[in-house]
Amino acid sequence: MDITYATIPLYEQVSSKNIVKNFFNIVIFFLLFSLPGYRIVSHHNHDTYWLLALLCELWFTFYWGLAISTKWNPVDYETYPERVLKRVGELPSVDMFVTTADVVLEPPIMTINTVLSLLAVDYPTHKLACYVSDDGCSPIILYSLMEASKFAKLWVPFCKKYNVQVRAPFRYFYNDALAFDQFKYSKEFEQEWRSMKDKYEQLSRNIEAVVQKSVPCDFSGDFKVFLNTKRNNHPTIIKVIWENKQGLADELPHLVYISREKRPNHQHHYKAGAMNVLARVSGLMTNAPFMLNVDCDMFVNDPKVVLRAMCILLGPKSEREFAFAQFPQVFYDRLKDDPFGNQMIVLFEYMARGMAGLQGVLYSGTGCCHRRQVIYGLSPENIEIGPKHSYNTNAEIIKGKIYEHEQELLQSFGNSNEFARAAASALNGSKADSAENIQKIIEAAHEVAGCGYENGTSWGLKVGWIYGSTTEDIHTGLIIHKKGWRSALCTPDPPAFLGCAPTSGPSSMTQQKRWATGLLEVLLSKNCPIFFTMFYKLQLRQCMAYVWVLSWGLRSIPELCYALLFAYSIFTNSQLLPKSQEPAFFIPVSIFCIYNLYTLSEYFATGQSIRAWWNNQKMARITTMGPWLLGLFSVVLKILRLSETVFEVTKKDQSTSSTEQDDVDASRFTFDESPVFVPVTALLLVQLIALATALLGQQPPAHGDHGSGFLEVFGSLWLVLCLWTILKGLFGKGKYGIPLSTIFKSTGLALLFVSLLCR
Ligand SMILES: O=c1ccn([C@@H]2O[C@H](COP(=O)(O)OP(=O)(O)O[C@H]3O[C@H](CO)[C@@H](O)[C@H](O)[C@H]3O)[C@@H](O)[C@H]2O)c(=O)[nH]1
Ligand SMILES: [Mn+2]
Repeated sequence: MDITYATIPLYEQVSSKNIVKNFFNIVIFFLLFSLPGYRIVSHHNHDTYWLLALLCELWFTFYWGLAISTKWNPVDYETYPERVLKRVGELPSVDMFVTTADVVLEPPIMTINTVLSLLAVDYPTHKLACYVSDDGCSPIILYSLMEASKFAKLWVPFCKKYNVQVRAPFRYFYNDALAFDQFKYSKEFEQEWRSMKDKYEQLSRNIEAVVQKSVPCDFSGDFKVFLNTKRNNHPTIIKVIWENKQGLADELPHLVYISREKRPNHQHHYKAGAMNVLARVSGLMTNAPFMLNVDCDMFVNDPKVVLRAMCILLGPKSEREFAFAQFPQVFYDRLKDDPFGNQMIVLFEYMARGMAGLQGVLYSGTGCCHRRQVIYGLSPENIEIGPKHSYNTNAEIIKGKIYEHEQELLQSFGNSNEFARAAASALNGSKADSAENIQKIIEAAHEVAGCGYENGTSWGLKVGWIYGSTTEDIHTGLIIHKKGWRSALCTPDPPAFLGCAPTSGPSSMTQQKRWATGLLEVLLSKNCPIFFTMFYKLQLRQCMAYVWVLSWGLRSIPELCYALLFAYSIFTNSQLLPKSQEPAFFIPVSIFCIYNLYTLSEYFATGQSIRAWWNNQKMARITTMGPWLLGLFSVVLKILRLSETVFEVTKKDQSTSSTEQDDVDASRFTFDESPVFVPVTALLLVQLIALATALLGQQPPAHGDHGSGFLEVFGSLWLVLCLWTILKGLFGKGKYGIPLSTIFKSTGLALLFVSLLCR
């Protein structure tokens, strides 16, 4: 350890508080609040719809309040990876997890690139191990990994020798021009580069060939185990593809393939279940104190990621404070102007940073480095400061004292003595005593990856990734924050990880529906953040931020109601908003103007265009009242025990667009038979009928001067503009059109609504 470095910080918290922004936040809040205020004081109407409008507006105000509290003081963390090596005597080991679940939706070449980029990170390789969980139980993945590991033996040294920035080969070789520039300087580089490129192309062809055949080989040798397996019915398959037997610093990290046991009558808990198996198998094999996890499409874009995570997680203060370091989700090959509104740039910029300024950013499932002790259930108050730390000579040892007796350990962690021992040593913070020979413990590993292993244990309840929600990430992070841990957001530039955003209408909708479902499952469970603030250590404003996120599904109801109220007021010729003669007229008008300018400024501030803003406004309406509404339904069905919620994997496309026309085509919204399009289409039809009624002068006479007026028509018109994508879909052909069956259902719903009102 270098003395001069002992006092230099490894990270710094940077605040990006914006006073002007906060001022407008408050202005909007008061304006929002004055609208229900107006409704209460103006006595001319006491109809039910007036009350309904009041409730919706109170909700909007409340929800805006949650948002401001969350966004008030955004921070993020600047890390200094070059210092960490000098600061700590010895770096800790890190287990890296990749999950994949379906070779069709998640092309193996993508998974392989993610794995290669992980194997090549700048970190002592004998301290790393990479575990790939395959929930699809596909021999193609195993085959691809085996091929990739051969390629990695050349690729990793190449990357390190030339300090390659992007270590996922498909991205590195994507733009040859960058390399050509360097050829001038080094003939040797040119040769190696060309040979590397050839080898990568060969690797992709081999994998592609196998994907085409769909069966890689004759089920012999390593592949025999796949004989007669089905996705949802097969024994555990674990293969150590590469083992750095001597623990040499210049060898490749260990690479292990895991397909956990699945049986038809056993719940497998989707990704959370897969993560828990990864935690256990790695616990037996390498037992690193830190675990970095990524989705199969999220390759490493900054080779210093692990060092960066260590900047945050090491050091005596951090060890008592930070449970995990989260990198934001950023997407590559982003479609221009975010046509599907799913790039989440503004969301990460303001909400994630805002939470980082409270108790800590959410765990968002990928690009996150966890402390194994915390995943095993350690709370800050169970920390015992021991003598010197094994991996960090500068810090004292953190001892997790939560289990006194071996019996308790077995009960919580399951009936494997080997695993209990490993878990105890992880909790004690003793040096990751990785098994002498990982092949030897394969047997124990099979046991802990079995589908019955978790029965009666704390896995998924108190230990590991938490079950019961299709957004296992937010759920697990919440349980961690509840114990009083903090978390840090790390946003290096260029981004640490890059992944795929859904590239079609339906897959985007499916993802949104799953999120709304999973979030609401948490809100309505016993793990509701409100209880955690009342009885545990979740901070109040952190709780408010969680409620903001977790109620996405709930938002569909007030939004839909309010949208329908505009149509209702036109149909019945009754007043919803103040008239232009009333002083209160300025309230909705200024909310509309200020809110839109405010959100627009967020897009400009993050370097996006006005188009991107408008696309996101449109998609926000469609998402809230389409997939989020269905997400709400699926949670209701789950509560009524009529059906279970499922994790539908998002399709990941590597964009192949080469021309401008391709881009235009890719940006066009596509539809399918999914019910998510029914409510929004019905809503659009209702608004159209309402507008037609107003235009044709078919409204009934108003009561006194309390009829509908300019604002009601304007609101309805604005909604039609927001639902323009759907309107185009009504007339589109093929996948660009809304299927007839959906149109029928929506028309039925719309007519039902209209006829009920016009009785
Ligand atoms: O049964 C399953 C289902 C999914 N996965 C994996 O989970 C990851 C995320 O799935 P994806 O379909 O890409 O979902 P996204 O909506 O893109 O994922 C976001 O939202 C999820 C929670 O809904 C988080 O788990 C993810 O980390 C986060 O990126 C992928 O690697 C999958 O292979 C499994 O391992 N097993
Ligand atoms: Mn994904």
